[in-house]
Amino acid sequence: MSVSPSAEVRAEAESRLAALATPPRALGRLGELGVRMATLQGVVPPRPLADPRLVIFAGDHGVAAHGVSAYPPAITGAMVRTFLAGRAGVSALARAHDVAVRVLDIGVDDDFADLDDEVRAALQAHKVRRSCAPSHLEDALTLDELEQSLAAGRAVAREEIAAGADLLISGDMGIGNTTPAAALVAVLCGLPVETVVGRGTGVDEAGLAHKQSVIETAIARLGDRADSPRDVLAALGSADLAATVGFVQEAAAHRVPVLLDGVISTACALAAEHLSPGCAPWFLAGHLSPEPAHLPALKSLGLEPLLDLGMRLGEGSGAVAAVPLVRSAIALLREVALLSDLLPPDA
Ligand SMILES: Cc1cc2ncn([C@H]3O[C@H](COP(=O)(O)O)[C@@H](O)[C@H]3O)c2cc1C
Ligand SMILES: O=C(O)c1cccnc1
Repeated sequence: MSVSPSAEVRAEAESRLAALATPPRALGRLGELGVRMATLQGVVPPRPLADPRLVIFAGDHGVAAHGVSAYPPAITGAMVRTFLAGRAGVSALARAHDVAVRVLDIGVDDDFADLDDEVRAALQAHKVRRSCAPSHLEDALTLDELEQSLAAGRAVAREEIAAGADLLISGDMGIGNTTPAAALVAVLCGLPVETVVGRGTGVDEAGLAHKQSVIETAIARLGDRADSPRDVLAALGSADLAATVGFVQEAAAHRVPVLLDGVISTACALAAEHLSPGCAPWFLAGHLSPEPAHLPALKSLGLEPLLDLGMRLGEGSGAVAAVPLVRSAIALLREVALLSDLLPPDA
């Protein structure tokens, strides 16, 4: 259960923004973001970000063996090793912006036997299974696996919060994962598949048409279970996506703001809101991905993305790129003088 952010703190933060030594609304959306952070933290002015943390939930997808991605599934495990080496796209951004990175193998089709025992144990501490079933042929997960995945994500959020996280970011790694993301958005927003299916890593025209038909078949298999968010997530999702759902759900329940990334992260946030309504006020949108499912998912959550840079990487990269904006917004609300302090009382 998520508690709503305080309306009183929001009003207080809005008053402070209006009283700053700037013309009205001159800080635009940065001003609004500062108000949002104050509201979510429950304090005016907001505290500087002390410990933003990214968790990358990695997993493979049965559909990836069926022509929905421009890349082979073996890339998932290879990229997990790249995160561990600090050499992925998001690794560079996270170093630049002081964001801690943790990568977890929730459902990668790899046993990582080559890794050092300690590294491997940490990586697989919350592993649910290897890959998942192709959702156009059978449910991706059993309901037991779904519960295990949700619980894994919730446990990870609690671990990160107990360790001091004051902003949580979820990252994704899993070849084929734009397929379940689009499927979830289509069902949860009630949109035709052709309006939400995208090229992901860059499938060609024929690949796109095939991806659409895979998603349509998977949704047709759902039948009358489309009204149950748990069934939707088990049938169309995956262990790594369900863990992400649990992660953002638990962050909201603990009143820790979540900065969302691209289409995968946002599809999971949408599923979290359907599973436990009231999470969405704790979410912020880092950026807008060109994947067509992203915008409707953000709109359905009532979120406006901070950045629109054409990024379509995933990994949490678009959210991490937006962290400096969050820091800027907080600094403005904390450090700018009040107009009333500038002038003598009788001016
Ligand atoms: C080298 C490489 C690094 C990535 N980092 C994130 N993704 C992203 O792209 C994939 C989703 O796109 P699709 O559904 O088309 O497979 C996921 O692995 C996602 O994390 C990557 C993909 C590749 C190839
Ligand atoms: O929107 C995203 O995050 C995204 C888009 C394409 C591929 N991987 C991730």
